[in-house]
Amino acid sequence: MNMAHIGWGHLKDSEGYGKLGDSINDYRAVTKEELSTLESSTINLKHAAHGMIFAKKSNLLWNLYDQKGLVMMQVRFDGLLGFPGGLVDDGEKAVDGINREMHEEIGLDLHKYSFTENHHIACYYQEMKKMILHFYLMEVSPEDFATLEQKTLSAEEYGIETCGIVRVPLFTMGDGVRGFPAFLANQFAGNARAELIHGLLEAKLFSESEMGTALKAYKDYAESIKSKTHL
Ligand SMILES: O=c1[nH]cnc2c1ncn2[C@H]1C[C@H](O)[C@@H](COP(=O)(O)OP(=O)(O)O)O1
Repeated sequence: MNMAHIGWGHLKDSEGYGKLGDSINDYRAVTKEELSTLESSTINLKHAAHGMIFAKKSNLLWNLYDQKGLVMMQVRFDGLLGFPGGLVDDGEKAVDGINREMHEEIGLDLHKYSFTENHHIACYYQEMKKMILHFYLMEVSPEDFATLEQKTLSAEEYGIETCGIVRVPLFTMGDGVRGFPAFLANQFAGNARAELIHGLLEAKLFSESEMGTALKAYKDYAESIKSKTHL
């Protein structure tokens, strides 16, 4: 739809949910019990649902780097990295919202793959925005993962909400930074970086100790590039 005549004003309510300035400390993990309490006490609670699709596949890249699996993220319309998913419509269940968004954004064939409550691994609460972020995790075979990637190009929202699908590099190169730690230094929407870390541990693609090493490398790297510009 050409919305030039409407202008951006009509998006102001939902646009505010994704604006820059989010800090990771703004997101607090909540249990299902806490969620029920919040739902009964907080009016106008908004929900969003995002999902990590992954496959386990051990692959020695260039005969050097152990890439333990495939993880799908996307470059979003706003230039940030995130998982496919989005805002849950009023009256819609989070699980229905994620399936709808997955179909719109990456063309997921819901007859073959659909997210269920069993794929739900976490809820986070952003108090200022009164928003609950639901996070889902789904494993597919490496072959199906590659097919899903191809299908993203013909998804309804490709080129609109989704600017491209990316595979997360899950290895670290010889300098200890390039690869996964450098990937973490990108800008992420909402708490997608924390969700990625959580998803990789939950999927057992990283051990706690491997993640600890990668996070230290990422933090040192992020600190070192803070004052540098590349233009
Ligand atoms: O991948 C994500 N993980 C956690 N939070 C995310 C992620 N992507 C976006 N967000 C945040 C940003 C916004 O506050 C909301 C709604 O996001 P969005 O996906 O942009 O919603 P619509 O597609 O516009 O419905 O979640």
